[in-house]
Amino acid sequence: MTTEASKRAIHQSPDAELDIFLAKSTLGFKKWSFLVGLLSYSGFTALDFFRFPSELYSTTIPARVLFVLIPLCIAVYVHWTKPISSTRAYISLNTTIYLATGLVNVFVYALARGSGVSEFSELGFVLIILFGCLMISLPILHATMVSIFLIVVLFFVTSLVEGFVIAHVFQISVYTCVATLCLIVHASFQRLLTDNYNMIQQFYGDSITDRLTGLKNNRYFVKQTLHLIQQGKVENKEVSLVIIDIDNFKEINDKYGHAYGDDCLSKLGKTLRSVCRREHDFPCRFAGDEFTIVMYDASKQEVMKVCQDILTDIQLYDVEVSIGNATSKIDKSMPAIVIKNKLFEQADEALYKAKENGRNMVFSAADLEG
Ligand SMILES: Nc1nc2c(ncn2[C@@H]2O[C@H](COP(=O)(O)OP(=O)(O)OP(=O)(O)O)[C@@H](O)[C@H]2O)c(=O)[nH]1
Repeated sequence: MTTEASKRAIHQSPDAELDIFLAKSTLGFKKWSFLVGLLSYSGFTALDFFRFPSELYSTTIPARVLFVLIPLCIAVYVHWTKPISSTRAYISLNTTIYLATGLVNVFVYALARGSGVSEFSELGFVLIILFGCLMISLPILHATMVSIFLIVVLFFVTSLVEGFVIAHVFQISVYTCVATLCLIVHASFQRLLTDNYNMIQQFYGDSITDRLTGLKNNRYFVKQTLHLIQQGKVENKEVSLVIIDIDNFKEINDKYGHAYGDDCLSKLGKTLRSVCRREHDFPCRFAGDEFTIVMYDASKQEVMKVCQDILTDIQLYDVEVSIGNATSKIDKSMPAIVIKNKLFEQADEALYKAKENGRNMVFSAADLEG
């Protein structure tokens, strides 16, 4: 994995899981609509054998296969076997299919009418517009632009082949009405999905955030630490854990009151946020007056610098803390959860030593071993 890609992977997860969840929740609809589209268009293509003479279907069938059936096969394959990758790739594929299907239909129409074949069903174009406009994986703007483009092209081609008659204006108006109705349904559906997405995001954000300090909570800490350890195993990088605990916090609460205690916790949260300057270091409020910082691929000096900065900065608020830290040994055979528990145990032991030795200081698990 490249550095950029790994940075993105670290940064995205676990929040990226939400996007995947939402993509998955509409996947069933997309999978089946493309499969039904493929099967019905295959039948539609086969009909050319019966309604067109051979010199015509020898052109229309290859055009339908090349520009519609093959892209539809790709869409079915992608949606059934490799559902979650790049949203942009999906949009390009789906837009291409809608555009190609519409243009091939206009081409076949022009060919049939130009050759004097009158048996051309207008329903085909209506169905294509319906399908394209209702394709919920297509952004509304793409769906609208392609619909307008196809209707305009059809209007010009029809007028070119048959001359301009008022019946064409009526025909185009019908297509426009169908497209407008479908686009309204499409827009409402997308609005609903977006509202749901925002609501889920808000609930998810609340569930991983500590309300008092605004830092991430214990739940996020566990999830993200496991993710970083897993990433570290792949990239041979170490993960460090810093545990910070306010000294004699019970006394502070008892002496100055709970509100004052809350204020100390908020200030510590602020301090931790300000000392985490590297992109992937993240502070959490673990529980009560205990906080953590997880650092990815940090040197011993970088970890110690963060610890020292906390000791210095927090004194500005008349609060003292004790700190323990530890760094994971890279062991690819060990499950991430075991590494995480061990890391926590070691950092906690170092914290205990700091408390035992008089508080307001930092201890490293590595120093205890030595
Ligand atoms: N104000 C306030 N106090 C809290 C909160 N959560 C936990 N506490 C208090 O934090 C205190 C934690 O104290 P302890 O961890 O037992 O010990 P300590 O007094 O900090 O002593 P050492 O850790 O040994 O230095 C308890 O009195 C809890 O009631 C909170 O959200 N707000």
